[in-house]
Amino acid sequence: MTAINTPGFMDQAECLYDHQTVCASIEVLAASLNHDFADKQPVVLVVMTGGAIVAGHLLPQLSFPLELDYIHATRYQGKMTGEKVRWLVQPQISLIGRDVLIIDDIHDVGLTLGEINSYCMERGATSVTSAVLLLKNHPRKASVPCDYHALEVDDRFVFGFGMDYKGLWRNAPGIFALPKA
Ligand SMILES: O=P(O)(O)OC[C@H]1O[C@H](OP(=O)(O)OP(=O)(O)O)[C@H](O)[C@@H]1O
Ligand SMILES: Nc1nc2[nH]cnc2c(=O)[nH]1
Repeated sequence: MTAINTPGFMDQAECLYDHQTVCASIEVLAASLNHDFADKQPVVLVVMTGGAIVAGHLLPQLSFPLELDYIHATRYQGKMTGEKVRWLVQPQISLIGRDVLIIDDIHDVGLTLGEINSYCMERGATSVTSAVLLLKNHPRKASVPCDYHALEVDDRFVFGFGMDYKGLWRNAPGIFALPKA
C-alpha cells in the first residue's frame, strides 16, 4: 500500500460512495429534515471535527430557521478504535427548552451520540434528534440509535467526507475504505 501521506494513497483506497452519490444522499436527508423541522426552530449542533463537511453540505439546503453552534467531542483521536468520549468544546447557546438537532458524520458504536444526547437533555433540551451521514452496520451498538442517516456502510473503517484515517484525508471527496486484504 502506498504511503498514506502521498497522493498515490487515494488511488489504492476503495471508493464505497463517490462524491455525487454522497451529495445526492444529503439532498434526500435535507428533504426529510425540512419536512420534520418545518415548524421548529432548532439549535443545530455540529460535532467537530468530522461533522464539519456534512454540515457544510447539509445546512444550506435546510429551509427552516435554525441557530447554529458546535461541540467538539472525540473518542477516536486519529485511531481506528474508540475510547471514552473526551469533551473539548461545549455549546455556547443555551439548550433550555430547545429542540436540538445534532449533525455528525458517522454513527458507529453510538457512544459519542449517546453521550451528546445525555448532555443536551441534562442541560434542559426539550428534544434531541440526531442526523448522520453514515450508519455503520454491526451488532455492537450502544443503546441510543440515530434518528436520520443518509447512507449505510458495512463494518469497515471508513474515511473521507469529514472522516479521517490516521488524522489525514478528511478532505477525500467521497466515502472510502482501505482495500480488503
Ligand atoms: O459511534 P461512535 O463509535 O461513538 O463513533 C462516532 C464518532 O467517531 C468519530 O469521531 P472521532 O472521535 O473520530 O473524532 P473526529 O470527529 O475528530 O474524527 C465521528 O465523528 C463520530 O463523532
Ligand atoms: N474515520 C472514522 N471515524 C470513525 N469513528 C467511528 N467509526 C469511524 C470510522 O469508520 N471512520
